[in-house]
Amino acid sequence: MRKLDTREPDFRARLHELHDWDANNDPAVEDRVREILAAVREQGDQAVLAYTRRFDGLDLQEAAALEIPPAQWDAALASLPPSDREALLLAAHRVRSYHQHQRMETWTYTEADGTVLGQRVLPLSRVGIYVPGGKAAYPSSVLMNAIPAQVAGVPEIIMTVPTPQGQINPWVLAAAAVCGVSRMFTIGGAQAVAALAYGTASIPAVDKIVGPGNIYVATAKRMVFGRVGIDMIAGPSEILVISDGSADPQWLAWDLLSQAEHDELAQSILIGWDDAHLEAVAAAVEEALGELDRAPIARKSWTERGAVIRVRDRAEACAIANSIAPEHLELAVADPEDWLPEIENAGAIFMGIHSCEALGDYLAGPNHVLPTGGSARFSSALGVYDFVKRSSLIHASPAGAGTLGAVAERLASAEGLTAHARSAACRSKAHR
Ligand SMILES: NC(=O)c1ccc[n+]([C@@H]2O[C@H](COP(=O)([O-])OP(=O)(O)OC[C@H]3O[C@@H](n4cnc5c(N)ncnc54)[C@H](O)[C@@H]3O)[C@@H](O)[C@H]2O)c1
Ligand SMILES: N[C@H](CO)Cc1c[nH]c[nH+]1
Ligand SMILES: [Zn+2]
Repeated sequence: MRKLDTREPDFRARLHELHDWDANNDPAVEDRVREILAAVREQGDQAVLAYTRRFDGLDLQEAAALEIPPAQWDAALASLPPSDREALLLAAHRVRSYHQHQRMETWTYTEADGTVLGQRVLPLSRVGIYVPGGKAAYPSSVLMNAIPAQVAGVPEIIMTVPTPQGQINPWVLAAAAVCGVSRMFTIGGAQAVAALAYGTASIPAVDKIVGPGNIYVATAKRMVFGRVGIDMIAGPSEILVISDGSADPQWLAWDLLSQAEHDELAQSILIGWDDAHLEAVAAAVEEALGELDRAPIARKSWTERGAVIRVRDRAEACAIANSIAPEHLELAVADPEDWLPEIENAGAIFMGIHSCEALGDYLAGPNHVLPTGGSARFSSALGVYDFVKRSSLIHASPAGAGTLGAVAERLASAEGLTAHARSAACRSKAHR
């Protein structure tokens, strides 16, 4: 873990080094992903089968076996112990309730001359949801991806999830059974993104691909953008904790490790001004590392990408957090509402010492698919609005076309666009 201090002369350079490394722009990864995308585009299912064998150790003989049928999801849901099923259903219910607040409606208004203007909102026809599954299984990501799509009214939700060595997680299947997934394919990585973008004989092409994933998934999504829509860059997880020293160091250690354990490329950062407290948290992290099932992953992440930043005051803490624009920001402070106005860039803000990031990962309600790599400067949490398209509506009345047409004619002439000018002029003349 790196230790930075704003009082040191090389602080700016070291901070830059810490967050300028762009997990979404690694040339070696880009080359590999480009090759995978091209192979799937040209060879379809055969390439998907070959990459699934190579990267997930799953040797399927025919493309039909790539699909996991709904009967299997239902069976998984039925076989969950009742308390587990209740936990899953409670999470689904809370995530659905939250996302219902995000519904977008069609609207219109009528001007004095009878011209009607508006915006029509329709769901996308078919979306692809990527559920990660390489290093851990993510039933929560099934809910977070599918529920907003379902709330938006998307009729076809195509899910992909890698199943390394053919190990299918029953929670993942059960989650799909409760949130409106239409079809599920046992594929992952860049090959899954390619299959959803281009379509193969057995996997349908979609209009938009959403969902989190590792660097291969995030890079593939970025590269197919344009051919299909994507939600955002939701790559390796990140957490930035600002602490005023009021929280138990042990609590904060678990919070920092909760993201480090996702991926060696995940990033956990602690910011504060109380030297003794910062040291206590760092020591608690070292101790807690030994207790993790996924200790090697978390240790690599914390050692190579983690940081403790000692600042002079709250203003410096906020400025640094805003420049990093983390996926998750925890305000582990006594008065989080007072801090909020100073925070500009963060995918999700966890306010106060009781709001640990893990609550947001599973069931607080807001979406856990969030922008990473600094993209919270311009991207937002996955939501219902990612699953709709908006068409502008223009219904000119004769009188409206009369007045607007004359002005449009002048503007078109100024641009030297004759057909535009004539098109507008014939409407305005018709009304005179
Ligand atoms: N930002 C978010 O909203 C969010 C949410 C949940 C999870 N995450 C992140 O999602 C990621 C999940 O990663 P994961 O690895 O567990 O699952 P994953 O499904 O994202 O990736 C697994 C796939 O990566 C591909 N892959 C692995 N190594 C490869 C290689 N060397 N070459 C080519 N392809 C390769 C394989 O195809 C494999 O199927 C983590 O980084 C986690 O932090 C992010
Ligand atoms: N923290 C992840 C987003 O970066 C989401 C998640 C799912 N399960 C556990 N965590
Ligand atoms: Zn998490």
